[in-house]
Amino acid sequence: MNKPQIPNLLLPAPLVGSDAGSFTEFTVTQRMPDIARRVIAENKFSIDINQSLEELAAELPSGYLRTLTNDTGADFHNWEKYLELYKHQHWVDVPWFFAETYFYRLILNITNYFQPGGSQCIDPFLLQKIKGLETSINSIISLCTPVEKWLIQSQQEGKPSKSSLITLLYFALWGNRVDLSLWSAFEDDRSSFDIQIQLNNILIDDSFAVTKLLTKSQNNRIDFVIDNAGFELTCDLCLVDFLLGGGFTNQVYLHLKPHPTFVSDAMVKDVVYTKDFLVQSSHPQVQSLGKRLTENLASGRLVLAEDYFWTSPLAFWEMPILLKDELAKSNLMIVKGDANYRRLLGDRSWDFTTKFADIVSYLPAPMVALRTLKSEVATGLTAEVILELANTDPNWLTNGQWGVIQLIS
Ligand SMILES: O=P(O)(O)OC[C@@]1(O)O[C@H](CO)[C@@H](O)[C@@H]1O
Repeated sequence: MNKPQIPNLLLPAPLVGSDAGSFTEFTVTQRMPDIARRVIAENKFSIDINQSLEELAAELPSGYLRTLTNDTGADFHNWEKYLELYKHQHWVDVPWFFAETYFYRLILNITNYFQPGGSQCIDPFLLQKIKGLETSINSIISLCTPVEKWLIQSQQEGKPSKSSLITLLYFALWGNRVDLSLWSAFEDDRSSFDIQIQLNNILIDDSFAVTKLLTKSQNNRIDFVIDNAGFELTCDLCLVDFLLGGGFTNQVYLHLKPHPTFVSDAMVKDVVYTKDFLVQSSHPQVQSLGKRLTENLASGRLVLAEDYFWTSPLAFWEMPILLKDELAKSNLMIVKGDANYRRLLGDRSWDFTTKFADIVSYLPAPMVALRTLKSEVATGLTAEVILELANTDPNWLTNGQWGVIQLIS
């Protein structure tokens, strides 16, 4: 593992589930057991598998991390190394991000995801991902309609439209509110929102600086670290479509998960499924988006990549050198979502006024984070804003109602 390039800052403690009364504790002791039980309810695994999933759910609040049997997964030996630090510890005592990432990897171990047999390569969260896409069709239509208009406008004017790009950045940001690890697609449709109203809920908005970065020079490549499948992925694909068609860049790489994790995190197969869903739509603008994505994939302007780093428990500053060298070719990294934001910070309890750039100084390219707050980490805020938020919305850190667009150029 290459030496992490962390700035000369004292690293605060990682978030842990034993933090009484925290959202982290609630996640490890209640949400994660519920997610394991939802896997049982939403799949047709064998009695033995369901029993083991139930045992996993039951052990989380007060039990110890179980070992990982060799399920022939490509990341098995890496996980043996990661586990060295934490084996025989309680789930609530290990760093939260490690606990969550390992929890999802254990679900695949239990369901024999990597092994030949009846449940090989079965995505335990597929039903949620499909439902999340289908229930947001009206929001997808209302987004695809203007995208085509903005594309035609940009092409007619011969210059990329910054205002349209900013609007699509906002859609990509708020698409992150729809996170199936928090809200089941069966409960409510969180994809419908009014962009103008949501403007007040953006705590840090570097969107204009992002458009300046993208229009100041001809860009060859943008690297998009994708988060959730479903409506969020559709918002991201609209942004990708506009970045490519609107003349902001020649190529976009989507960095995707190599196996199911965090319930709704997107894999290559989920991008292909979404593209096909759009192509098969009866709505003309939705269908056109699907066709443009198909053309961009065929031409190599849109590339789908996966790497086991994205499903590892490592902080972003522990990124393998090969991946780091690959990302160094990028003009801009777009990092989506709350879990990736947590990884940028090592999922540690930094003071919320710490400058984002003072922590995230190790990436090989300019980076913009698009994140709705769903966990108790934050940076770059003023003491006044923090006080006002605490007074107006006590759950501002975790309810997904607030967002940031934070650029490190
Ligand atoms: O990366 P996303 O999908 O935006 O959010 C994922 C996540 O932050 O949401 C949950 C609630 O905080 C956490 O358990 C998990 O880490």
